[in-house]
Amino acid sequence: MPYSLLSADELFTEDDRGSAKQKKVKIVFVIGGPGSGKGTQCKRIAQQFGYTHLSVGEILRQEISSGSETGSMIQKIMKEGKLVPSDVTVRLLQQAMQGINSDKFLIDGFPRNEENVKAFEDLTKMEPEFVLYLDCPQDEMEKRLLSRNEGREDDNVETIRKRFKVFMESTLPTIEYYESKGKIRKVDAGKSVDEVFESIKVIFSQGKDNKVPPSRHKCKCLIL
Ligand SMILES: Nc1ncnc2c1ncn2[C@@H]1O[C@H](COP(=O)(O)OP(=O)(O)O)[C@@H](O)[C@H]1O
Ligand SMILES: Nc1ccn([C@@H]2O[C@H](COP(=O)(O)OP(=O)(O)O)[C@@H](O)[C@H]2O)c(=O)n1
Ligand SMILES: [Mg+2]
Repeated sequence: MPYSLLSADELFTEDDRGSAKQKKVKIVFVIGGPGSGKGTQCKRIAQQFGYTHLSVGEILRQEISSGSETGSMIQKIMKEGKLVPSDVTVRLLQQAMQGINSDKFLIDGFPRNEENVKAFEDLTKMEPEFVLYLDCPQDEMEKRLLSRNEGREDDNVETIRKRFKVFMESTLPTIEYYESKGKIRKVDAGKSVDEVFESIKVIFSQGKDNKVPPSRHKCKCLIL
């Protein structure tokens, strides 16, 4: 069944439309293997640089919790370490964005494959400002996931190995795609949380408009 998705124009608020002023929405995608530290670092980035953090994995888990039919379909796919069809993922992501009045989104765990990229580009007509890639050795990611303790059904050795395979086969090509557009900002994510954040800070401090005055340093993490 085709889902109805709103375009970039439709992300404008009523006020913006009324005053004929366009709301320029800035998007940063955060990708990396499972356990590379996306969620951990996104919380810090959101707090320090004033972004709204949206975790696509969390959005999908919320749909599972809602008890909907779509949710049970998502649950089966996630348990197997596979990827949810992009029309479903992008629709839920866009609904989440529309419900938040923010001009800076940090989208964690997206895109995961070329289909995700295409669905996002086709349906929103938006592109990320840049893509943060957390590059982490696989043995370190596995160690982290096995001690994450969030009760996730997909954090077991068997599913973790499948998720690594999906990352190599499906997500790495999206990194190459953004590399060819000069949009990849890669950091060594195998270090301590503080060290990784130091490298990330350099990247986010490069754009002048990314700097948030101290009085506006409030956490906008709506999905933690
Ligand atoms: N740099 C790091 N060093 C050690 N442990 C980390 C680091 N970054 C995150 N962790 C821990 O590893 C686990 C996975 O991190 P998380 O941010 O959930 O990764 P992702 O969202 O990429 O799967 C969590 O338990 C987190 O506390
Ligand atoms: N863009 C996305 C993001 C997540 N997912 C699904 O959600 C699962 C968990 O994603 P996540 O981002 O929370 O996982 P981590 O990389 O944070 O461990 C993935 O293994 C996929 O099954 C997806 O299908 N498409
Ligand atoms: Mg995560």
